[in-house]
Amino acid sequence: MPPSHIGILGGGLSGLSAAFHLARRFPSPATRITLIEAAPRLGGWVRSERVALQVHGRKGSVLLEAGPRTLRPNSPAVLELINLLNLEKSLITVPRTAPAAQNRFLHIPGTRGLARIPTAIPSMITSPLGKMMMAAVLRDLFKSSNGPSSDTDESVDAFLTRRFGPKFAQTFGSALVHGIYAADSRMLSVRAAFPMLYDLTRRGKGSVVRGAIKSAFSKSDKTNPMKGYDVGDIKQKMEAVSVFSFKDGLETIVKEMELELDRLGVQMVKGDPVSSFAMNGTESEPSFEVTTASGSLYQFSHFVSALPLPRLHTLLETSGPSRSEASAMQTLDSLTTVPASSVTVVNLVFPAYTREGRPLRLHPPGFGYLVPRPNSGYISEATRPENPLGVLGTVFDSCALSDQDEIESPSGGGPPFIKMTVMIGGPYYASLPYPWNDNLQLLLPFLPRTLSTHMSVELPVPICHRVHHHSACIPPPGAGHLSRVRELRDHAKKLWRGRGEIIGAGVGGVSVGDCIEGGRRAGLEW
Ligand SMILES: C=Cc1c2[nH]c(c1C)Cc1[nH]c(c(CCC(=O)O)c1C)Cc1[nH]c(c(C)c1CCC(=O)O)Cc1[nH]c(c(C)c1C=C)C2
Repeated sequence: MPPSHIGILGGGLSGLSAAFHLARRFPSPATRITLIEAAPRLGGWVRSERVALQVHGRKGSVLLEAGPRTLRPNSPAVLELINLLNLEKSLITVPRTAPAAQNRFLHIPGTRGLARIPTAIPSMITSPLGKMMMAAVLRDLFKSSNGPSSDTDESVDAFLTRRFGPKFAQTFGSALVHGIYAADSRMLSVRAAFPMLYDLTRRGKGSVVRGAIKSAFSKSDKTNPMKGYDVGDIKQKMEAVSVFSFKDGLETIVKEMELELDRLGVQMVKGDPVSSFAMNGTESEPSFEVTTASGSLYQFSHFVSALPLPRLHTLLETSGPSRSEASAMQTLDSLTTVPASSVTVVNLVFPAYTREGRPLRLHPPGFGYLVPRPNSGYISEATRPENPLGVLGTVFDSCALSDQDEIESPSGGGPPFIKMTVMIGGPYYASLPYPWNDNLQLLLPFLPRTLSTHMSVELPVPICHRVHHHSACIPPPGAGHLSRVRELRDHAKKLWRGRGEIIGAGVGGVSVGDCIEGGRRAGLEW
């Protein structure tokens, strides 16, 4: 028998994806689906804004992203969604050969300017970063296995220090973790945050590099990851693509999913947070009663929680947990011990040309740069003169995504605007309440000096800016994450008789692809 009424709690990407796939699998009217979202809009922190601008008397517009901005073509669930929603025509792709794919930089705290991360042998031998990478690779290659027992879950920093040395772990490891989790590499589980790294070590009998060499020559790795996904011909189109987005930004996926859910008869409730949850009915035929802040009451035969884990925890706690719920809550508790990272995202736009038509060059062509953890750490402004604002990195958006922007009668073939996004906070916010938390605009006067130190250039006044603060937006996986997720899923299955599931970034991975994949898998056993 198909489920009679499915409730989806949370309308971020995971909840939307669950609603989309469940509505295709269990069509209306046999199954009703209701999605409940606390915010007045769907999509969580995926938010794209087109801003109209005038530059040197010409009208144009620029597309700015408040959250994630690009996708990688390695997620079959994302490619499938693009195919099913017919979004191919609005794709903007960045080839693997483009500077935005090839050139990545670090700004080493305490220095001036950017250092390119080497990708070719000559720069490995000559540049300081290259020498550090080379030494790290050789160290890992020739060092015998020195791992802890197999059930010990190491931090990313401990793992990289053990295999590649402390300097590499601090410089590259902390920067990588900033760029993905906006978190402290000393707090994250290597197995959960970078499962691939952990797998390579197992293959290489302790060495990542030996594991990578083995993998490259292994036949067993050549299975088709797209098998079972309805990707149409999108996969071929993505063959030489490094990253992609859409003409109107990543929110295109959200808006199109919303239209499709409406067409499929899914009821979408916005701006009305879930306020209580209770399981009732019989042992063999449970049902789930959900009330919202506005007082609406829903009875679901099945449900999917795509709520942030701390929110789910509070909901279960305030709804008076039974004994078995209490053990699920203990696991939820331990899954939320590493607090989710908060990030302030500042979009800055400059004209790409002077009034006289000369191109402005504010940064080298490339993806952008990351700032590793300073020697002085994240502790306080006074003790971290190397990075007083807590900048984690800056993305050179117009290098990859200038096709999103428009200008009337363009002069020359280059992008009309230089747009970049500065990412601030993460682990820096853990130690200090920032003076601009109440008024984000206060941050702006401090940025030009910081950015000119990073990029070694005086920045003109931006013609447009946006500041967004995302509180607790990325849940980083702490020590023991994977086993706790397994434990939580087992508890949930027993507790809710297989009719309630927990998905979302806190249990299934933080990338857009992970969220969409998690939603796709929801309710597969119903
Ligand atoms: C808005 C800030 C975000 C930071 N991390 C994430 C967001 C949305 C999440 C994230 N970023 C990346 C990944 C890996 C994606 C994958 O492997 O498929 C994830 C899960 C990589 C990444 N980092 C930056 C960009 C532009 C990307 C590509 C994906 C995207 O558009 O988000 C830059 C960057 N992100 C953050 C910082 C501090 C930063 C610095 C330059 C935090």
